[in-house]
Amino acid sequence: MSKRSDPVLKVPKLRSSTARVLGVAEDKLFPPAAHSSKDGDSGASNDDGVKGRYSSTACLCLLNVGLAGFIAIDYDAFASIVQGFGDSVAASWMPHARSFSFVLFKSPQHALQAYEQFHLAPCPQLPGGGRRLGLAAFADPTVVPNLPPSFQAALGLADDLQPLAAVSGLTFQPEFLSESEEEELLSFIHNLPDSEWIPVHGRRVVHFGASFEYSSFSPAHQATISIYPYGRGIPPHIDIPELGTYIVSVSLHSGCTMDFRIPQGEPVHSVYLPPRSLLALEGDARYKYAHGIKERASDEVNGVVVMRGEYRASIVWRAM
Ligand SMILES: O=C(O)CCC(=O)C(=O)O
Ligand SMILES: [Fe+2]
Repeated sequence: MSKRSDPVLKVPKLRSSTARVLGVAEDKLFPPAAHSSKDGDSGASNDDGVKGRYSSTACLCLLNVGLAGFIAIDYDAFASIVQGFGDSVAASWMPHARSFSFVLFKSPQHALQAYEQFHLAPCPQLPGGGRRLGLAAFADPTVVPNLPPSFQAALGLADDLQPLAAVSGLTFQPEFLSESEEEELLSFIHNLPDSEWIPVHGRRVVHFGASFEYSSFSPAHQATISIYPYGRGIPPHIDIPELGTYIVSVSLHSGCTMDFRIPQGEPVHSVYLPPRSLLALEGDARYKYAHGIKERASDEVNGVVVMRGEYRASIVWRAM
């Protein structure tokens, strides 16, 4: 076959059961190609056949990689498969009790490259030995109900992520940082000398003293940079009162759920913090509620499982 010049995925059709499980009309998953195929596909389809060419998509479905089913795997194995796709991955998602999962790439070209490299390639993380990965294009992740926030953020749809009205004094803003600002901060963080880092219960931190100032946050006089390796968190705590009235933080590289709870009180209020989001605490959120991040491989958000990334970094500013 001659080399294709246009980056369009030609993909096997997902089983109709997958569309049913997702609660999505099949034709939504597979919009017909804008142009006809010259590769001999008729455009006719059956459940396992190839149906012409589809619009390019940045999202691949991992057809045989899921938490359920006869070759079910766990989150760690999923994370390792996703890591194998490299840094062209924008978000990944392993829904609860399903035998498939999704990876959203930074562009349709990245998805195509991953498809060509990994579809039907042996996948050592799958149990039984010698199994191959089954991939398919997933035309439009925006049609999935309860799309995980990491996907929403990656797709630029995060506007309707709600701040926690229940916790007074809590302000949350998704996509506060641009991707290039996030990159700049991460390269600053990764260039800090090893000697600056202090290990603290599974994470590591660098403190900047009262003289530290950052142009956008002039009232803040103290900052802490933390790196949480995959799955790590921080126990519930209220920052000491001496650290001032406001606490402002940003999340970098990966998201996590932060829980807020009035000590001894119920209930727990959780907010998912996607990468590049901003969180500001004052009033009750600052002084009455303890905040913490559970140690776990994934977070459940709106009923779906969102994997944690390889690490999460945060910067917390506090005025003294
Ligand atoms: O990593 C975070 O977002 C929160 C860290 C935190 O609560 C703290 O350093 O006091
Ligand atoms: Fe804190």
